[in-house]
Amino acid sequence: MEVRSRAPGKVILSGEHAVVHGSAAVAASIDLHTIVSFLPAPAPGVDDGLIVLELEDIRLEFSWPTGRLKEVLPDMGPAPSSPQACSPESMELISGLVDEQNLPEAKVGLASGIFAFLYLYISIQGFKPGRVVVSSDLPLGSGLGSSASFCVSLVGAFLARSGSVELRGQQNSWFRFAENELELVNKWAFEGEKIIHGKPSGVDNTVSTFGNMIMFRSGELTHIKSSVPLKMLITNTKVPRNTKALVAGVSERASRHPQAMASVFTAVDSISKELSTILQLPVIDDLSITEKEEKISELMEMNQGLLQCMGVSHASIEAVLRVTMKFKLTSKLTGAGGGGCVLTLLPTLLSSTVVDKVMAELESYGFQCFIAEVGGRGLEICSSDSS
Ligand SMILES: Nc1ncnc2c1ncn2[C@@H]1O[C@H](COP(=O)(O)OP(=O)(O)O)[C@@H](O)[C@H]1O
Ligand SMILES: C[C@@](O)(CCOP(=O)(O)O)CC(=O)O
Ligand SMILES: [Mg+2]
Repeated sequence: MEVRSRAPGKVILSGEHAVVHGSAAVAASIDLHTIVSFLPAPAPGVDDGLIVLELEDIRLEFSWPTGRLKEVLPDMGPAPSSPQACSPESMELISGLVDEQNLPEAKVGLASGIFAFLYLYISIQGFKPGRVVVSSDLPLGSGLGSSASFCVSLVGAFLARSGSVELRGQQNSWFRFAENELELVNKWAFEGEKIIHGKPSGVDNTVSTFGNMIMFRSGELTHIKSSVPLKMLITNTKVPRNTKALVAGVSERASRHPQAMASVFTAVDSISKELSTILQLPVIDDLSITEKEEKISELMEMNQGLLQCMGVSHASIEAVLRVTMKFKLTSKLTGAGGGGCVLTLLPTLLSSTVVDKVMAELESYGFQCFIAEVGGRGLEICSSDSS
């Protein structure tokens, strides 16, 4: 039986980085996913005794003989119901197993993802052979939460096969796990994010697991129901960056200037709380929608200013801000910053001609623009007998 899973990426409307330091953040899922297909019982003679990871869009394949994994990692084994952090000893050993794969120079960024894959696979499935095929609609390392959606999707597929969660959906149709099962997925995915990010807040894996829109603060999640559908333009500056390094940079700045940075984080906390309140205010007519969008824009602008204070903006992000400002639109970076993606609120009454003009100007800089559906479903699973 083949198990497939898909988990969405996300945008952060307010609170990135500050959320790592205990402030609230508001985040929503987007309709771009990491898709995992898990085939645990290979045909005899094919992949016999191997754990295989195929990264379909990147056209790379990695494999490990299960015998060798058992030999190198004798203390690890399946414990699907007990999410736990990778021990320092296993860290070193898994790191050696990833190094042996001799990643091409241009793809070394994938090492942490492959590491997380091995840790999650063995922790949930043990040393059973299997083939895992991953594809993604999300640009990797651009602030749209590809790392979290990768971990959530892998964990969903592994748990679905482990017997610790129920495969209750009909064959060939997508279904959602029960709430307590999603909590288990989220805990494991957080352990994967720790491997990729170093010190994640947990907001990305939480919104990818549960979907919709959430406010997140110190591990606590509150579901938000926005009273208006938000239309967001996402501009990918295509400037590569790495979340782990950016998060570490903000922490270093915070240790150099503890009081000033504490005030910045407190200000972000207030912005996220106010944003959450405004998003949920009932709307009566077009005027109240416009007022609401103006307030959201202002809060996004304030958050962007504070992200500049944290040192995570970038010339490419500033270039996007300048273009959208010419059209009286507000933007902020989303995710870790340092390049990556920028979010622009598109007010309901904005004409499509203006949207086309903004996109054309941004694309003339070599940026890539798309409009995202915000606040869709979280992790979903599908099983089939066909393969
Ligand atoms: N589909 C995928 N296949 C393999 N690794 C992935 C995949 N998606 C994400 N990753 C891992 O996550 C890293 C990007 O995570 P990160 O720097 O947090 O950026 P973001 O989460 O914003 O995309 C990649 O370099 C890789 O290690
Ligand atoms: C910067 C941060 O707030 C969000 C990072 O998101 P992304 O990996 O850039 O998509 C880190 C975190 O919350 O774990
Ligand atoms: Mg990430």
